[in-house]
Amino acid sequence: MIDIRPTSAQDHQLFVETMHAAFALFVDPVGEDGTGAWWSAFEPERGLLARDADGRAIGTAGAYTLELTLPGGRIVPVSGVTAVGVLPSHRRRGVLTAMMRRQLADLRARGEAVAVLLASEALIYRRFGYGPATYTRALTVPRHKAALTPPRSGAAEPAGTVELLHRDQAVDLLEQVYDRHRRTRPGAVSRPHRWWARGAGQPPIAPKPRYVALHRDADGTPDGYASYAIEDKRSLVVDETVAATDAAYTALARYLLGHDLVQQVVFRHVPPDHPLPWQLADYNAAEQGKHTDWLWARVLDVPAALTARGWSTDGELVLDVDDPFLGEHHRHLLTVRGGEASCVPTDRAPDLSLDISDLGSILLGGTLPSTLVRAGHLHAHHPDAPARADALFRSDREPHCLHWF
Ligand SMILES: CC(=O)SCCNC(=O)CCNC(=O)[C@H](O)C(C)(C)COP(=O)(O)OP(=O)(O)OC[C@H]1O[C@@H](n2cnc3c(N)ncnc32)[C@H](O)[C@@H]1OP(=O)(O)O
Repeated sequence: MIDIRPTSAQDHQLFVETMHAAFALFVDPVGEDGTGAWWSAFEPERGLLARDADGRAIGTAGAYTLELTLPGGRIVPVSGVTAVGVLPSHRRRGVLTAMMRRQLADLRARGEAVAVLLASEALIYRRFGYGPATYTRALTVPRHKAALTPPRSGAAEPAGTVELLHRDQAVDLLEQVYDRHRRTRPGAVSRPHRWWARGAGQPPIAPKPRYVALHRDADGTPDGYASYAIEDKRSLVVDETVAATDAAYTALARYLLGHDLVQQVVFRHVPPDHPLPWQLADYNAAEQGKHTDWLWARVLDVPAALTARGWSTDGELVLDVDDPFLGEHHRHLLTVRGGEASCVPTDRAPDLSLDISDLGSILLGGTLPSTLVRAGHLHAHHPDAPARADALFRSDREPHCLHWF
């Protein structure tokens, strides 16, 4: 018999310890309030604790209150599911399934259209309706191949400056620049002030020693940063490069690639569509690290999710969406006119049949419907449906999420 109950602030310690035990980790020796620990932005009132028949805590699931940027720069509230774990002694007995059922009901009750998470393993969450929606990769550039080529368009490079700071001097500026960036990039999530104030997550939010290259535009306004440190005496490792404009990104890349006394520069978390490989004189100079899934999306309310995002092409599509975990089936007519969508129930013949997890994968534009048709996951009811769906769902910018949670 499994009992799932919501947590409150009093359960915080138990929640943190149970979750660490599920991951076979030990709780960091940090201050009493946890400031500076990766988990210190947990929202204790939003957790779930699973208990066995003896009342012993055996599983956890948490949620952060975040915002997600959709294609078209539309911003919606989402829950960032986190800290999911079941004690090794109690696995494969349905504890996670029971927590997911309860959590999805809670998230729907909040009126949110979408939930997101980062999956520790890609085999876990599809059964609960989540699909991979953004992807990321690392680029490693050996210093001896780091020359950048001048823009062939002949465009003058915008004036700007790069200032060197320590992470601790720059936290307020990092927060501002990140917030400006995440509002324009589909797939990006907010980093609420609580994260920066508590030093939660990974660097540069976590207070680890880091240098920060801060970019200012020609007017002196901060519009980009790169947080970095040298590892193994030979690699300059960049935690993240955040830039509101391509010009700021290019200036920061030039600064980092020009660093003396390192053999290579490792850019973590580069969006799949980033032009850096094209900016290097040698197109093959950047070694691509593992291309991996990052943000997973779970559509909780099909019409609300589809009408929330922006669209760049007019069109119509009838979607037959199956949601086996919640035992639901929806057929909706999606109509896009002038960038706005309506989505209403219909009994018209479907263009595409798909699982709710695949709707999560195509929602942000990071995966095209035709790819999932070719993979055998979406069923196209007539030959022109995949191309029409691609034209509609394609995003103005490739979705990308830098945030780890
Ligand atoms: C957002 C995040 O926090 S991601 C972090 C996820 N947590 C971890 O990776 C920590 C270590 N792992 C664990 O704590 C557990 O193994 C969990 C949470 C992944 C799974 O918990 P369980 O209680 O064992 O899951 P549950 O019994 O409900 O399994 C449901 C189904 O998922 C399958 N499943 C569960 N975990 C996995 C996995 N890691 N790989 C493949 N299949 C899995 C089960 O086999 C089961 O399948 P079935 O319905 O066909 O029998």
